[in-house]
Parts: sequence; C-alpha cells; structure tokens
Amino acid sequence: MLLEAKHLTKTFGSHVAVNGLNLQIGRGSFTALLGPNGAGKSTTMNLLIGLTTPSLGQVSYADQVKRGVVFQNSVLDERLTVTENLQIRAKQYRHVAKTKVAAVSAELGLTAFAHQQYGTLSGGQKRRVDIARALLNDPDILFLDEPTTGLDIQTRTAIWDLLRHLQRTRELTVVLTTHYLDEADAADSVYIIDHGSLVAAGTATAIKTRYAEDVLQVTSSDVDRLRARLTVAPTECDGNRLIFKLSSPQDALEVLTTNRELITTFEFRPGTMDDAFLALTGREMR
Ligand SMILES: Nc1ncnc2c1ncn2[C@@H]1O[C@H](COP(=O)(O)OP(=O)(O)OP(=O)(O)O)[C@@H](O)[C@H]1O
Repeated sequence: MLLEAKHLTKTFGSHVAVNGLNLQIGRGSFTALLGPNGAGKSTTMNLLIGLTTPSLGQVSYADQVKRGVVFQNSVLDERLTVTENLQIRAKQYRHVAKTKVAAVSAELGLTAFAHQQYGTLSGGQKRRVDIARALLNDPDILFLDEPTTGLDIQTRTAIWDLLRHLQRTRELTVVLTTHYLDEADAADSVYIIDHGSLVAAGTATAIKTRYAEDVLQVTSSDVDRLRARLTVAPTECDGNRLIFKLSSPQDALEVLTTNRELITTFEFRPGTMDDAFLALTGREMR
C-alpha cells in the first residue's frame, strides 16, 4: 500500500468537514474521490498531502514516496510563458536536470504553446501545464484537486486520457477529486463522499452493480396480455409503455426473450453513477 488513511477526521469549529474516512491507495492505482460541492473532497486531499492536520485519525505513506500536487487554483504566473513558469519551478528542486522542462513539455504536448504567456492559454492547455509543473520532480503519486472543473466534455476526456497515459507509462499513482459522476467510470477505484462521510467505495462497476438499477423500457401492442405473462413487475405503466427497474442486464434479456412476440420496441439503459448516487444519498448530485 502506498498510502493509507485511517479514521481521517477534520472539524472546523462545530462543522465536521471530513468524518472518519478510511482510504487505501495502492501503488500505480487511479483513484477518484467523488462528491458534490462541499462534500469534503478538497479537505480530504489537503489532509492526504499534509497541508492540513487531521483533528483525528492518521495518514501514512510507504517509505520515500515523492508527491506531486495540482491544486484547484493554479499556482503559476499568468504573465510568464509556459517555459518560464516551468523553469522557475524546476530551479526550486536540487536534483532536477536542466533538460527536464523540455522533456516534460514534449511528453505532455506543451511544445506548440511553450512560449505563450500562461494567462493566455485555454483551460485545457492550462491544466496540462499545471500537471507538467507537478511532474518536474518525478513524483510517485500525483494528487489533483478538481482538475477538470469548468472544462468542456472533450477537454475533460483529454485530461483523463493524459492522466491514464501517465499512470501507464510512468507507473504513476493518481488520486483526484471530481464532482462529475460520469468521470468515475474510468478510475480503478472510487470513493464517494457526501457530507464528509464515505458512502461507497470500490470500482465504478462494483458500485453501479450494487446500487444502480438498470432501466428497461418496452412498448407493446397488447399491454394487458404482456402484464399477465410477466414474472417481474414493472415499476411504471403508461399507456402501451412499461418501465422496469432491474438489477442486471440478464433480467432485461429474460423479459425480452420470453415475451418477444408481445414487444414492439424496447430501450435498455444500464445503471449509471448518477443512479448509484441517488440510491445512496436520496438526492441527485448537482
Ligand atoms: N478552513 C475552513 N474553515 C471552515 N470551514 C471549512 C474550511 N475548509 C472547508 N470548510 C467547509 O468544509 C466543507 C467541505 O469543504 P471542501 O472544500 O472540502 O469540499 P469540496 O467537496 O472540496 O467542495 P468543492 O467541490 O466545492 O470544492 C464545506 O462545508 C466547507 O465550507
């Protein structure tokens, strides 16, 4: 285990921002801390990186783990170019070679805008530079606080692709926070946090299988006959349309294949992380 947190708790006055969190981060894994605004993700991240002291509980790292951090608000100078920013950062490390800035810039696809002022870059370009800054020291683990917030869907996907690439090629351990539920599908491990407490943990698939129901919608020319034959009760019936909430795609196949001559059209939607979040907390994550 590269990092472990036990009973991690942080209170601000009477407010419990993080409540008894247990986390385990394996070497080379990709972990997403998922939760709505104010859930306690940034506080958790600050506790993990040692920027905040826990009120209770502890964080322990394996020996000699180098950390890199991408903060929610960039720490780079808007008026300096990408290269200037990275060079200043590189000089702060004793063991970082002079060639490192060019190498990391090439690896992260920054070369085309390396001489542009940081402040004039697009949101996605800025994020890449922020990540490059955090990689100059060749960390073993990279923490990113909401790296995709405010970016459009294509740019969000590109940032995730880049992080997955870095995970593979550098054997980097990645821990990020996000409030975009759909993003968690691409993580190896997901921790859902709500009101400072852990509400679910595991792979996205395991969480969805356990908490999110699949939805099957069918239309029939003879709804009454179909209903009489069903072994699973629909949750909704609207004219010639029946809606089922099912626990697996196999259950949907069962309904479809045993009643195929009575079904005119159908639509199947696998359970999503949004459904899981709703089932876990009783509300949608907006
Ligand atoms: N220094 C502080 N003093 C008092 N309250 C704080 C402090 N830092 C965080 N909080 C509170 O703790 C709770 C969790 O905040 P945190 O920033 O960790 O949430 P978050 O999940 O990262 O939210 P967001 O997605 O909006 O960044 C919030 O209610 C916040 O107001």
